[in-house]
Amino acid sequence: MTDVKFKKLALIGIGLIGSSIARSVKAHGLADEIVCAARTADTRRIALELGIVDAAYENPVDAVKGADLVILCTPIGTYGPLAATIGPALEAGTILTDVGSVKEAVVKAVTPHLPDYVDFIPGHPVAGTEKSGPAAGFAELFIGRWFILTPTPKSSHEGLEKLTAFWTAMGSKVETMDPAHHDLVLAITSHIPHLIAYNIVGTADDLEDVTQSEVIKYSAGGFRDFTRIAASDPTMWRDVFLHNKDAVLEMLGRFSEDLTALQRAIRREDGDTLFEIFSRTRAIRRQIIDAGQETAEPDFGRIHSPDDE
Ligand SMILES: NC(=O)C1=CN([C@@H]2O[C@H](COP(=O)(O)OP(=O)(O)OC[C@H]3O[C@@H](n4cnc5c(N)ncnc54)[C@H](O)[C@@H]3O)[C@@H](O)[C@H]2O)C=CC1
Ligand SMILES: O=C(O)C(=O)Cc1ccc(O)cc1
Repeated sequence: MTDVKFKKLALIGIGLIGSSIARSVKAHGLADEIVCAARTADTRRIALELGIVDAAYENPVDAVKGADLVILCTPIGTYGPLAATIGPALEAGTILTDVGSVKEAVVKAVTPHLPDYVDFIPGHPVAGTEKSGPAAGFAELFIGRWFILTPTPKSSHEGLEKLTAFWTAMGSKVETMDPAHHDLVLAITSHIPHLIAYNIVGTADDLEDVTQSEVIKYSAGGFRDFTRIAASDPTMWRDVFLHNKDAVLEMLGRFSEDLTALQRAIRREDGDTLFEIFSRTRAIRRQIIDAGQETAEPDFGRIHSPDDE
């Protein structure tokens, strides 16, 4: 069996995902030492007080010294500059990976800054919540969730095996995928749903004849689920859309065509078409539940965190 234990794990960024990794790695004993880099003294203090890291540095170069596993856990737009900063400080054989929600742009931004002896293996945990920051993380976040690895032609086979064992030990189901394919799939399953949520909540907020209080009062239905998604971190999601532009625009084109078909069916009072479309989508929900990916509650595919109301 592949040895899954690392000597020193350096997490660059210790927000929701970085802190969840720290907690899970600690719980499963997957690293002898866990350190992080965080820009603000406040974040470093919280991470240390939570007891999820052994040391916290302002400068990422200090954090990666002697690390055999480095994980980028900041918004995607920071990955290129961060790789340029830490690249020369990484040691031979170190595995560098990330958790970014987009993969092709990450490969393009990071690869040019790395020495040949660094083993870069990009990845994405398909697990999260709308919350941010080190206090929002929890050790169980990755259990039963997919982790997608998108190795580059230079990624080593041993590194891939070790990272697979690492994420499997944290409870994830690991899949390997081409970065462009990843970005297309995630555009429709994750990025566009977030865009729709941002849009619908924004539209409701703009309505002149629906007061703020009515929006809140009647938000017990589907709208409430959209408000959760639309509360997701603006910096993170700005970067997702800027870095997965082509795939999102491609999927958005298809989405708009289908929306127009629904609009037409409503205008023409074409109940058969509406019924046929809604029956097809209901069957998809059934398939997801049967595949064990979701509970039957109408919760918009959410992933619960312990501090939810
Ligand atoms: N939030 C989610 O549900 C998921 C997020 N991801 C990915 O994980 C990454 C991190 O997201 P979260 O942990 O949710 O965000 P977060 O906002 O909770 O944490 C990000 C951390 O990075 C820090 N940061 C920002 N710019 C920095 C810089 N230049 N240098 C050092 N630190 C910097 C922030 O201060 C913050 O502490 C993103 O790339 C995102 O695409 C992946 C799966 C799920
Ligand atoms: O909060 C939710 O429902 C999510 O969808 C979380 C999420 C956000 C971004 C990702 O790349 C993966 C998962």
